[in-house]
Amino acid sequence: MASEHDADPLVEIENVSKLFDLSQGVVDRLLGKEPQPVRAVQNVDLTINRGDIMGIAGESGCGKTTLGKLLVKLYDPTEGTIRFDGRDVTKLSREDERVFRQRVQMIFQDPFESLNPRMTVFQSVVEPLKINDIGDGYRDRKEQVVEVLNDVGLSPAEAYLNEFPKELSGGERQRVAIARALVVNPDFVVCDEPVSMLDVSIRAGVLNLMKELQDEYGLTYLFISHDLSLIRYMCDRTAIMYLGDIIEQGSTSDVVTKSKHPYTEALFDAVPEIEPDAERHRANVTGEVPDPRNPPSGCRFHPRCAKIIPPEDWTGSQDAFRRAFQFKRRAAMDDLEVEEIDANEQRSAVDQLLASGLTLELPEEHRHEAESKGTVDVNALDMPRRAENALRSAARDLIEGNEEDAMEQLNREFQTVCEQRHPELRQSGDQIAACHLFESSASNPEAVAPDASD
Ligand SMILES: Nc1ncnc2c1ncn2[C@@H]1O[C@H](COP(=O)(O)OP(=O)(O)OP(=O)(O)O)[C@@H](O)[C@H]1O
Repeated sequence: MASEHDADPLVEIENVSKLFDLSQGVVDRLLGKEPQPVRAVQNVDLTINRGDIMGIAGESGCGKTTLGKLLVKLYDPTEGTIRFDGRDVTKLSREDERVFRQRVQMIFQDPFESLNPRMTVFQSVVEPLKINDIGDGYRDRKEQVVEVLNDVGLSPAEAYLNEFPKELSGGERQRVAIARALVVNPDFVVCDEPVSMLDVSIRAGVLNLMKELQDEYGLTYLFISHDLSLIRYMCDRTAIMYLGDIIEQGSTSDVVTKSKHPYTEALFDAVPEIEPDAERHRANVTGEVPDPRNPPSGCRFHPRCAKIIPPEDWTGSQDAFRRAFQFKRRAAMDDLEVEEIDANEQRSAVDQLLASGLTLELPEEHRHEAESKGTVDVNALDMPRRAENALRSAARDLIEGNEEDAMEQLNREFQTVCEQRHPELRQSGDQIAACHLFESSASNPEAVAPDASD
């Protein structure tokens, strides 16, 4: 692992975005809606140093695979620059591109899909040598194939040469895929969920092998995984992605133990410490990952964040603000249970709507003590009088069908910087994070890459 002092960048990603233009669906066309591109990767900055294992983590759909494919040039960026060993990969000559395709390899999640079922192990592994014109004839190439198969633990290699993928176990197939990537002696390997399709019992063996091969072949890795235990075990540095953004990065130990971003904290809180089978804590986040075609304003994580920032003049608790803000969001999405109001109940309609609308849909371990069965005791919340009055008045409007008045009131009363402004990436020592909470505490407030789109 390269230390801070001998940091030697191999891959430099600067302000890179990748948008996928989706053709309109029939319904959208009929409604005359503009097609919205998917912002799979958004203004990403990342440097990977020679000899490091960089991890990319985040929930499904956050753009990890797209970023990996950009780095091996399976996609071109819509914006921004990717430099490999100092050279812009979109401006390579034909010969430089050939060399790039040899030096940079990718290992995919599913070895069944990445290996041609009609090719033997020998044919699969020798193919990259032929394509790259490496080796001096059949005998020399066969020697190289045998050597790499032995290196990846398929030994004696001769026993595997004539096998087809379907005759191999999942672990053996992934080892063939690794051999196919390594036979051309690359410098940089992108590993996209390389063990997630494998039986749990053999994952550690494959990961340890990959670590050994890193030394032996002098590799730099990018490890993409949603599995944070794997990230913690394998990676020197880690970047966390959310809806196409890198929201935090730094040394893995800092990112795990001194998370600056509430999303990172929630992700790692949900990982069991030692026992992989121990009961998992679930994260203190509300809702699902939003549609990347229509990402939230400000900080993209704010609609789910446990630490959403109240306005400066807020006199109640942060928890109360979080609830009032969620009430506002639910009102905007027409998601409050106005229809469920029971006219026969003793409590007024407004009380009923507040009691259900101020609950947070959270895993049990994060629930407020005054919360049960989808309702909360509003009196037990530290809600300022003025805010409660605004909520009551908005609830009345909603019950009477005056959505516009309700939203005007809620929008005026429950404002947060998290919704209004995209946080800039700030650096503190070696750690970088994009969170308004971190903005005020960062010792080096030099903006790294403000998002120009918001
Ligand atoms: N070729 C494509 N065309 C259109 N949209 C795409 C394409 N590839 C990815 N996307 C979209 O881009 C976003 C990011 O996808 P990506 O596969 O990079 O995420 P991921 O974090 O790797 O997820 P997973 O772990 O599920 O593979 C998703 O919304 C996805 O639907």
